Amino acid sequence: MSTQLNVAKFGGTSVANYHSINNCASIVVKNKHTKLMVVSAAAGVTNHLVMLANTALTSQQITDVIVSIRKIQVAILNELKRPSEVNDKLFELLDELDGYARHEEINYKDDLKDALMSMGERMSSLLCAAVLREHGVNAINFDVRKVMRTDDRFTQAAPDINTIKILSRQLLAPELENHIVVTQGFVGADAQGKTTTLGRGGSDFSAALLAEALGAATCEIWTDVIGVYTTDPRITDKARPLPELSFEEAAEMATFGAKVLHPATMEPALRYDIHVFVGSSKEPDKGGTWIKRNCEHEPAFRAITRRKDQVLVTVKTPKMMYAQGFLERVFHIIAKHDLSVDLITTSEIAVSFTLDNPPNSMSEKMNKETIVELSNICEVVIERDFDVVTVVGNNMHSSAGVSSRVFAAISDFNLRMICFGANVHNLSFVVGKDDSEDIVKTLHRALFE
Ligand SMILES: Nc1ncnc2c1ncn2[C@@H]1O[C@H](COP(=O)(O)OP(=O)(O)O)[C@@H](O)[C@H]1O
Ligand SMILES: N[C@@H](CC(=O)OP(=O)(O)O)C(=O)O
Repeated sequence: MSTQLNVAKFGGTSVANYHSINNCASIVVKNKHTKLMVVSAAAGVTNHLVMLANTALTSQQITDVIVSIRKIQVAILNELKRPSEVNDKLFELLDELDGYARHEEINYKDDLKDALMSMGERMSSLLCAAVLREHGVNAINFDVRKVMRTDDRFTQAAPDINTIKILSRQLLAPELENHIVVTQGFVGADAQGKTTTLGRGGSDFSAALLAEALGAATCEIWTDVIGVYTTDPRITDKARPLPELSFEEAAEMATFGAKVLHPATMEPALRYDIHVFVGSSKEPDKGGTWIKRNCEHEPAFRAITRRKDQVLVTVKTPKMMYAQGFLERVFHIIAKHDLSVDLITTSEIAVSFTLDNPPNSMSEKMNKETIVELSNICEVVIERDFDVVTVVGNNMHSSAGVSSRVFAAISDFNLRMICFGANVHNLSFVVGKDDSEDIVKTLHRALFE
């Protein structure tokens, strides 16, 4: 494959309607190294699909949700210059979606949920390829399930990197010789060919995995903001785009709530040294953020992130004499339920940790099951309504004055838990959800304005 290959990923906001998809097509056409376009579902569609997958709805409610999805897709179809090219296929996909949504076991079986959840990307890739062809490009829609091999942990499947590499080189690379290929982010398939998904926001990860598999030089993440900012620009208009970021900083920001990137995106980029660009598909000429191994500057403070909807779990065993092995048992249960714990404080007989509990995610069920099991071995206290605020930077452990500047800025706020990350890139706080926005603004003023 060309060593200059570029993989361009377009998020849900970028493919929300015909006009936005046209902007994406112009971006693809402009860069002769872009051979692979990875797309998400049109904005809003995956949330509708999650609702169908996770909620017990009446037949009429199911119809209403499906009508909302249809409206989004048909609005794009109707603006195409040659709608008849994809009309039948789109309605076939909408029928397939309808079938999953009305399946009597849809709320109980994760494999069915994933088949349903994949429909957003399958429809948007069909429509995006059609728009690209209007730009005079020989574009095809490629079913990513042929190459994106994962395990069978439905709803949050893990990629099988070696198989993805082999399959991509066999089946996808030859298509890139003569076409611009449009494929689905977020979606994969297990060894039996059953549809899987990589977890919410997983299209960035898909793009990076395919970039790695194909030996691409660059991977562009096109979204609705002109790069990765010092903090979420929705929180403060003082946030500013960062020209560069290291892989580690970007991974840390993503893990701790910068929704602009999926947390796993940096893993393939780091392994294969793929430079990742983040920019706005609405304003491609405004530049963006380059994420790479080494940055020119490594400032102590790079950005502030917020992760919402955190549950704080404290587990205690009063039996000091049995304390040995207690942590092991707690973590065995957490691992069994596939939960990742990011923030943790421990004492000999108690452990507090945070669990993610975002709406429209699959984690709520896992959290409940974990808590029931933990209750069998110890006392469990659950506290809700927390957010995690994280300062991301460099050498935060060793630089003099770093923590004092941070703590001085937010001394008036109640911090429920404070954690220096196990690496040198973060300092995190568990705070009440009503305080988190003010804390981010206050920290931003103190560290960046
Ligand atoms: N540090 C940050 N820099 C830029 N955007 C951020 C940051 N933190 C959160 N965001 C949010 O991420 C959003 C883009 O992510 P997302 O909605 O998932 O995009 P897409 O639909 O392109 O995948 C932005 O609109 C912005 O509000
Ligand atoms: N459509 C999926 C996957 C994804 O990554 O979407 P986006 O690129 O719009 O965040 C989701 O909403 O989770």
